[in-house]
Amino acid sequence: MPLYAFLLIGVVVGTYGFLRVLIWVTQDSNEPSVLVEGIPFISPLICMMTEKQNMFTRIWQEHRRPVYTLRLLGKRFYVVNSLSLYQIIQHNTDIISWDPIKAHIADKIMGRRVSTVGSRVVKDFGSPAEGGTVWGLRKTIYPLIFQGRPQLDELNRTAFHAMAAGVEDLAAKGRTTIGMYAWLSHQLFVASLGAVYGPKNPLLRPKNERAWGVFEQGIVILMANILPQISARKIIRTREMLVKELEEYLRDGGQQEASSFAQAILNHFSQQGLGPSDLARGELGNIAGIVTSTMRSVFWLLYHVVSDSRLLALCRTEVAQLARNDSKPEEIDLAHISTKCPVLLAAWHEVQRAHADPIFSRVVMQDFLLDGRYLLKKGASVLIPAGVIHQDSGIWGSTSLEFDHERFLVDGKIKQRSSAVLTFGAGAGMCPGRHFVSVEILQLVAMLIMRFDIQPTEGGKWTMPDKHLILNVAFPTPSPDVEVEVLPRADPVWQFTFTKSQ
Ligand code: HEM
Repeated sequence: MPLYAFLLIGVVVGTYGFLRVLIWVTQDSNEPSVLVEGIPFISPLICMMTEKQNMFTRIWQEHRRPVYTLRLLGKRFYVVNSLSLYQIIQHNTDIISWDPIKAHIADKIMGRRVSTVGSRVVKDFGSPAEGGTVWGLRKTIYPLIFQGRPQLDELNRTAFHAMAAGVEDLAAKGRTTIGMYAWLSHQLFVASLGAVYGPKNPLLRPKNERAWGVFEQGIVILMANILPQISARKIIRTREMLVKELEEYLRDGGQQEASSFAQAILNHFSQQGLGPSDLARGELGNIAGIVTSTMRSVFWLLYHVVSDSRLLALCRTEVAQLARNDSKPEEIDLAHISTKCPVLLAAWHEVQRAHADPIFSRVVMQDFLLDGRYLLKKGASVLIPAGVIHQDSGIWGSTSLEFDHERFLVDGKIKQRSSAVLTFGAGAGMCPGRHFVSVEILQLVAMLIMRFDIQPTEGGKWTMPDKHLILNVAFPTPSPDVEVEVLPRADPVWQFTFTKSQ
């Protein structure tokens, strides 16, 4: 072997050894043990970007560690795989905090052209401290859309009307073929944003819906913040166009026709001195929270219901029982969909367990001994990949990798919600939109299964598509889309309404 080859091998081995030693001397023995794969400091980043959420489930399957450290250049991540450790974290939100992450997301998604007041609000955004921005939202505004509140029905009713119109348009075509994900995601996009922001919401225009798709794909690039002026030029241009459209909507008073939930949020921020430009930037972040996971989640529920003839029959029977007991026996009242259809609801819970994979991200604000055992150092980040907990056979048994809606049923009734389903988070920061989105998705699936027979065009056989994962989105995108034939059912031709849930 020539000398230069020996030298090269020496340099490579020496560098590798040096990096391993560097990790060893800079890691406290009480911290969670370091997981080294490939090139120290470099490989974890490459794996995160390429494998996304799968990286964490793969490592869990190979190593089964409740918590470990990943070392990146200038950064350490503690990855928490255990439900009990996650629950301790949820009880110590002042120390292991979501705040800096939220502020970072708000800052990077909104862009820097916010006013001084806007910058202050962004900085304060994550802080749940009494009297702060988030405190006010959590105390008085988010509860507006909790179960039993009229504002929740208001949102769900508006969404219902938009989706029912979409279903009727589809039925009017007779036997037809659609891309299931493309059709569903458009319905949820229009219904959710129409319900929250009202009919004048500029994102309802087809041109802006397309622009949203470009912006949404780029959110993760904006968050990475590596030379954004080069890496995210098109995304930034698109964002500025959308901000302008939202600003116009606000200046023209479009929000006066928005839901009372959206009006309460906008008033809350206006009272803190934010003008239309800052508000428009803020709403871009909110819109991401409202639609990104929602648009994807409905696909997986419909897929499982229509691809399993037994489950489909059970769901149809219980949805038919929502039919009105009066002069309109063929009209189904969807206001009770989330309380009176246990099988469909169980399937939705199982979809959350089997498909949702949000990664919770936190920052350690001061040194902390997690569970009295693991030292978490100030400034480090904590990642909790919920997908690992969702697949943990220690929690879900030997069928943890299978789809089985019955795990959420007991004697035909829905079981109490499991604290190990983390699709919507947990504790004080748990998603306030979970009731809205659940009813929305159940309604759309109920309307579709009652109005149509749905079959795959591809050889008539259902094949689960691959999952395209996006780091900042809880549900994967099906890839490729599943093409289906939809055939309107007759006898009866079911109609739908949405009265009052309580
Ligand atoms: C399937 C759809 C959705 C999923 C999976 C989802 C998931 C989540 C999760 C996991 C969190 C907590 C994140 C963390 O702890 O790090 C969260 C927070 C939040 N979500 Fe959702 N969400 C969805 C839809 C919505 C909708 C439709 C709305 C509004 C109508 C909404 C509004 C919010 C808000 C405002 C927060 C912050 C709560 C706080 O800081 O107290 N989400 N969401």
